[in-house]
Amino acid sequence: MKPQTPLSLQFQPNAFLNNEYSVKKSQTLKQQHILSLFYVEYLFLLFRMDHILQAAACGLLFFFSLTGIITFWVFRCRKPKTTQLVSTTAQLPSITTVDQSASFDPNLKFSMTKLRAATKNFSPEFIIGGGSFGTVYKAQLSNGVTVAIKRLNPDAFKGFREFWAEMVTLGMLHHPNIAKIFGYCMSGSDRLLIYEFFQNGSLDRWLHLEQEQDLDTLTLSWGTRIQIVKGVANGLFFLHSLDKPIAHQHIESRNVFLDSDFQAHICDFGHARRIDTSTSYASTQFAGTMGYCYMPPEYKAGLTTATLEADVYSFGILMFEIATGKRPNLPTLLDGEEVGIVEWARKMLAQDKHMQMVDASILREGGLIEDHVKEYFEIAEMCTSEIKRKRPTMAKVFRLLNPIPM
Ligand SMILES: Nc1ncnc2c1ncn2[C@@H]1O[C@H](COP(=O)(O)OP(=O)(O)OP(=O)(O)O)[C@@H](O)[C@H]1O
Repeated sequence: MKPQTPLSLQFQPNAFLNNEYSVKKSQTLKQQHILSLFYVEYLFLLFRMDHILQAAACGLLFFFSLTGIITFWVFRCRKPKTTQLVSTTAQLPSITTVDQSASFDPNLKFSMTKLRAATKNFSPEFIIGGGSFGTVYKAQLSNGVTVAIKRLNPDAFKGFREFWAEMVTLGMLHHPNIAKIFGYCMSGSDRLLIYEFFQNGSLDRWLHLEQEQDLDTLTLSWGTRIQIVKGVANGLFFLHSLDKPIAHQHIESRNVFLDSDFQAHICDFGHARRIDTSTSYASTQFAGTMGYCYMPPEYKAGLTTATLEADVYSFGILMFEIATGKRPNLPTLLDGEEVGIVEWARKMLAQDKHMQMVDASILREGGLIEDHVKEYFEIAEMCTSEIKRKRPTMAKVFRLLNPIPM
């Protein structure tokens, strides 16, 4: 018999989530016990019969044994029906132990012990944020490098899928506008992703939240906003022009991080999909978690496949958000009517009111060149076209943005 790895050392995601091993094992033992009792009783009866009956009974016994053996093998060889946890960027690797860590950077080594020490056992004082999948900690490693550690909720079924999707996608990508992932660490049910730390946090925070607290010190200049837009465009252009293009599927201001020089870095690749270039869309289904206001009309109409054009649409919304400072999820009052950000922008641009669209805090700065503002909004308008194929590629967007100075 093949030696079995102890169950406690095997890491099979579905069993790990459902605790189905122990239930299955006890059921099999019970069935084996009933079957052996049946055979003992049958042999006992056989002894007490005459020759003709004995021959018939032997035939029956042979028939049932053969059927039993065949059924047993059919069931054994059949693949168990399980839910596919990662069907997108990669298959789940088979992990033979529950403790694992890896670094994508040769200069950095991780272990759960070291990360626990760096965060004083994940003490609340190190928390810098939290999302739907877990808590984010800021920590300094022993070599002085500051990192952001995303600790996924241990009970988050979806978090597990995100965990692998992020690692597999981000671990392979190297670009100045794509957030770096340094590595990951798993121990028992603890799953950590280790990212480069971004001094200025998320773009969303700069555009909206803290503006309310301190208007003057936390305003992004027009030049900085253009730099951010160009950075995101460059990152998306890179993703879309890979041999196997990647659709990010979650472009929004919360998923753009700013370093100490306000350079933009795209993060959150948990929903990213590889696109099949022969069909121009991903064969796997779009995860459906995109923020509603960044979602293109075709998704709202029911399209469920991930496309590059959807990223372009979300990018266009982000461009409006960055220049106007408006939250894209909130309606705007226009001629006494509440309208969404795209409709509002379209109507304003049709009336040549592009300067009135710009965030008031930028206008206070002065020195804005009207032609550049107009060009900027025209690009955003093209990206947010209702018709998918009328949207420009990210390569074209990048080219069009180039003449606008920072
Ligand atoms: N690499 C990082 N550098 C600096 N701050 C970070 C970093 N990663 C996350 N944060 C902080 O943690 C917060 C939560 O980040 P996280 O990516 O978990 O959630 P989210 O994107 O806001 O939500 P969700 O995961 O639901 O999409 C961010 O808003 C930011 O303030």
